[in-house]
Amino acid sequence: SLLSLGCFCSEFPPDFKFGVSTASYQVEGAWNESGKGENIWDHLSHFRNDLIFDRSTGDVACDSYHKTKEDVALLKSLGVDYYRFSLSWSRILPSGFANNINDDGIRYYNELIDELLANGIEPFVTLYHWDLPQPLQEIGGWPNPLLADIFAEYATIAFKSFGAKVKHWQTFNEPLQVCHEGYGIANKAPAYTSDGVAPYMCSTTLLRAHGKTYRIYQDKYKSTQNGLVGITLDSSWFEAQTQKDSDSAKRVLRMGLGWFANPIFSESGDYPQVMKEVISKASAEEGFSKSRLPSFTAEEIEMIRGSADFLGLNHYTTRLVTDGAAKGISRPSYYFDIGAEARVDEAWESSAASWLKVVPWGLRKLLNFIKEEYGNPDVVIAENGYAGEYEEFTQDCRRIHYHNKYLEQVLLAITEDKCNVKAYTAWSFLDNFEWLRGYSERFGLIHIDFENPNRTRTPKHSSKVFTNIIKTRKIDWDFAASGFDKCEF
Ligand SMILES: O=S(=O)(O)CCCN1CCN(CCO[C@@H]2O[C@H](CO)[C@@H](O)[C@H](O)[C@H]2O)CC1
Repeated sequence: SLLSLGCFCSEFPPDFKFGVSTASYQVEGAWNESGKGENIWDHLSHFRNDLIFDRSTGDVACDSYHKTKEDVALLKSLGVDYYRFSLSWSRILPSGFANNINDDGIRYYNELIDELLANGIEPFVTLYHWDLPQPLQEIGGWPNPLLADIFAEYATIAFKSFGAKVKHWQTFNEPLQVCHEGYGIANKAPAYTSDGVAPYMCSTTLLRAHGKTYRIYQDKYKSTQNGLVGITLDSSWFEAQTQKDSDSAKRVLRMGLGWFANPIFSESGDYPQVMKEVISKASAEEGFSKSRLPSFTAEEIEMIRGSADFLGLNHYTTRLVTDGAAKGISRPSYYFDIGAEARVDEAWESSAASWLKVVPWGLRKLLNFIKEEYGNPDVVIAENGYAGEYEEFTQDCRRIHYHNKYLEQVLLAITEDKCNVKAYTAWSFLDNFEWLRGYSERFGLIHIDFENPNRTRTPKHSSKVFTNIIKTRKIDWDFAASGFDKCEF
């Protein structure tokens, strides 16, 4: 434990916050209730249901739309400081456009926010967690530059409707997943396969949308609402397999996390230099008349540079990197552009999610990379969690072990390395719809019975340990303090 590492810093700082997180499409259900419009995950789960592992949908999910009081009571009993959730754009603006506001959407989120505040829990709101209104996809989706202004109008309605009560905003959740997996490799809605081309158009629109939104908040709402606006980026840690792979590992980080972090958090702004160079070169080799990576104007670079008050970080796992794109990889493609291979160490502990290996030390490395690369910005760990299967329902020991070990790395990064980490959010509050994996992979501290129309909530052991950590502000290594016997696994 920490003591063995000679670190007597076993307590989290007094102002460090703890929370749990969900996302609208993954928990709300009520997919077509009270005026809500169709979004790209409704569309994919209905018309491309073959892409979903267990042929499920988010039509009902955890039915959270109908369970505000019950869920906030559970959050209260968890003892969290804040609850990170996302707004369903299509519940508020059914067509995506700001000319038609669905009052029920405003009502639903006001009730949730009011209930949270009445229970002393801060709302931590994500404007976009992957659920684009379908009509906007039908005009091209994020590769369409016009979506930058359309998103900014949606964000403005959210600031007007909830900004008196919501003081922590994130514009986007995981833009890399939105663009690369959504438009490049069909691993997320809208499941396009325009690899190496559409994802870069998507990122350019999305970064413009983010920058515009941040500036609107600063110009029109900051003085009266005084909230913070950030963005949540996902990144694994990428460790060089050998010394000769270290340049490659850096490049993977700069073309992954840096793809979105560099334009916002770096001194110079704009896409990372290495990203512009490799894509320009590859595009010329492929016969394109110009680079597949669109460029920002000087004004856009300035608008986007510095456009966040904190960096939200979603981190789950680590990869080992070797130089050179995988043999036979097709091009144009993002992975070809990156020019490196990422693999796991077979010795790493697994989880119910094939991609999620338990590698706690990667988080401390990533937090230090962010500190060095972007000048030690305020970081909120917006997601970190472990995927289990049904049988872990009672003794979810592996989840407790995962959170303890990752929290240990957060503590070391703060106390030993002086990284500005301000909060830690467990993914997830509830078992929920895990995208193309349906309900087969469970991340919740609270178990959901998806076979029961009531979607019964049952706290797992991990929820009791998490509550204990929040209360004592120490990692609960032997869980004994949580009132139940030690987990063995
Ligand atoms: O580094 S590599 O490229 O070699 C392997 C990458 C593995 N990714 C990491 C990010 N993850 C998205 C996480 O996605 C987040 O995490 C939760 C659990 O999945 C989701 O339910 C949330 O909605 C989402 O915000 C998808 C898998």
